Amino acid sequence: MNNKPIIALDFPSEKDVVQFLKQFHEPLFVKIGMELYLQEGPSVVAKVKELGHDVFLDLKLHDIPNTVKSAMKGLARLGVDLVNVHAAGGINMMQGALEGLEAGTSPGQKRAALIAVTQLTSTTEQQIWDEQKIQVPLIESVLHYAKITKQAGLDGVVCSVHEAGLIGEACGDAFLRVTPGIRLAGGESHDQKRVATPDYARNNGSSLIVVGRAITNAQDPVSAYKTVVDLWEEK
Ligand SMILES: O=c1ccn([C@@H]2O[C@H](COP(=O)(O)O)[C@@H](O)[C@H]2O)c(=O)[nH]1
Repeated sequence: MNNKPIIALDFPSEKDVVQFLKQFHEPLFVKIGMELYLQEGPSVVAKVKELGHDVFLDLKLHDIPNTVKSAMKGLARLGVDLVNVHAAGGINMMQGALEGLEAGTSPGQKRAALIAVTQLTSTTEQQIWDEQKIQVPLIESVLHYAKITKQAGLDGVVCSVHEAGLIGEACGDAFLRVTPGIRLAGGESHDQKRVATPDYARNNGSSLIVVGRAITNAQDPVSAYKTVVDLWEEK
């Protein structure tokens, strides 16, 4: 797994993905999420891997432990680099996910890194109070989810840039902080609430950044990607 910015391939079909990826002439780190996977299924993962790219399969599993364990066993066979669950599923569910992933990984194959979503980057503090009835500051909820994720033995979390530094201090630098909600300065936030720029992410504890629409909706996606890489690498 490399540490390039992860491009979110939020497209409706494999055809759109292949057309998008044709513009790039280097191996990338890309994310396949629900929109694409639920339309195209596992074959789109194989296609993107065949084109030479690292893959984060972002399906955010959240179910009873036994179901998540079995699902992860199946996903392990796809040979992706990074997968995830929701930390709200609990410690037993996360341990089940890890067991499934280990059981489904062939001998000699590297196990995918497993991370858990804390609070979605589209969520605000007001929302966790009103809708989830979590009566603590959002940072505390995110930190708590990070700590139980570590306790379950997972490799890291999905969080916003604004919590990444504190999670690094609490859970150690090797514990991954994968941060979506990345925008270029002055860019439209869309439905995201806890956003930051790539250079802010670099300086504030992110291990990996996820960038979708700031690249995929750009007039020149290759040039937008290059800008993100330059800011992320602090050139
Ligand atoms: O908390 C989360 C977890 C996952 N995502 C995913 O990342 C991308 C972000 O796309 P943008 O276009 O850059 O907003 C998207 O695929 C989400 O499903 C997230 O945003 N926040």
